[in-house]
Amino acid sequence: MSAVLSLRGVTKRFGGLVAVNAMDFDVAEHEVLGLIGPNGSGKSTTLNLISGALPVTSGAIALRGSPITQLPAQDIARRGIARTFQLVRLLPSMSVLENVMAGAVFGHRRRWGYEAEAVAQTMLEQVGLAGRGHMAVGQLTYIDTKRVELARVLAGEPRVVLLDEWLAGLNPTELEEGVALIRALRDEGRTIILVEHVMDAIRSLCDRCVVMASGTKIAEGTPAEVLADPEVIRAYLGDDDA
Ligand SMILES: Nc1ncnc2c1ncn2[C@@H]1O[C@H](COP(=O)(O)OP(=O)(O)OP(=O)(O)O)[C@@H](O)[C@H]1O
Repeated sequence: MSAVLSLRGVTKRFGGLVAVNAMDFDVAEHEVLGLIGPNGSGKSTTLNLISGALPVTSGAIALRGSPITQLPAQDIARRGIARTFQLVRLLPSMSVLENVMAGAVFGHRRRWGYEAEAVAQTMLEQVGLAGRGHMAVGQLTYIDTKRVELARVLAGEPRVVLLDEWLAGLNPTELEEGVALIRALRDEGRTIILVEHVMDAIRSLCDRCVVMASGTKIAEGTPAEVLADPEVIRAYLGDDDA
């Protein structure tokens, strides 16, 4: 497997708490990797370490073999790792189109002006928001703000997409639309790390899963393999002492 992204011994401490403990995993080109685990197991922190939102305490992260550990977040974005956030982050004073153009301007490919606008329009179409670029982000429904955030990420033409609970908070109809959207990205051959609690989505979207509990990797394999693993089941049931 030629790794696009690799983590080796990646550890994050918050004071006395080891939130991420010696994580090792690789993500291959065109792979959808699910990073799963119970609440508080260190998934978002791991994404924050990969995207440079938080500094790593120890260990190494590489993008196509080049170290990115300790680089500032904007440099990591420039190199091609883009992410969504658990709480959608858009610029409220800017239109839908301008928010997506910001992704093109500050992303991996750095497009400007007309080119940035053209990429942004294409991505708005891809996420199902064609013709809504002029709207204020405050006018959008919740799922549409999520679509805008996804379009912004894609507009940067990233090599790796990090989705932090992108499906959280959607109603059942929206969830179907959201899963279809991520499946379309998967079918395009994008490389994705998906932090997610929705098990049906994990089963249908992920090639492989890494399971975390209390900051540590406890299992790795196909969704079917890891979800049948007794240690994973124990971790989800909160029965760590069993
Ligand atoms: N900035 C921070 N300062 C101190 N502790 C933190 C910080 N961020 C996260 N933690 C702690 O690190 C641990 C891992 O949290 P994290 O948010 O990464 O888990 P998670 O698996 O993403 O959880 P969830 O599924 O609930 O989002 C938790 O104990 C959390 O309280």
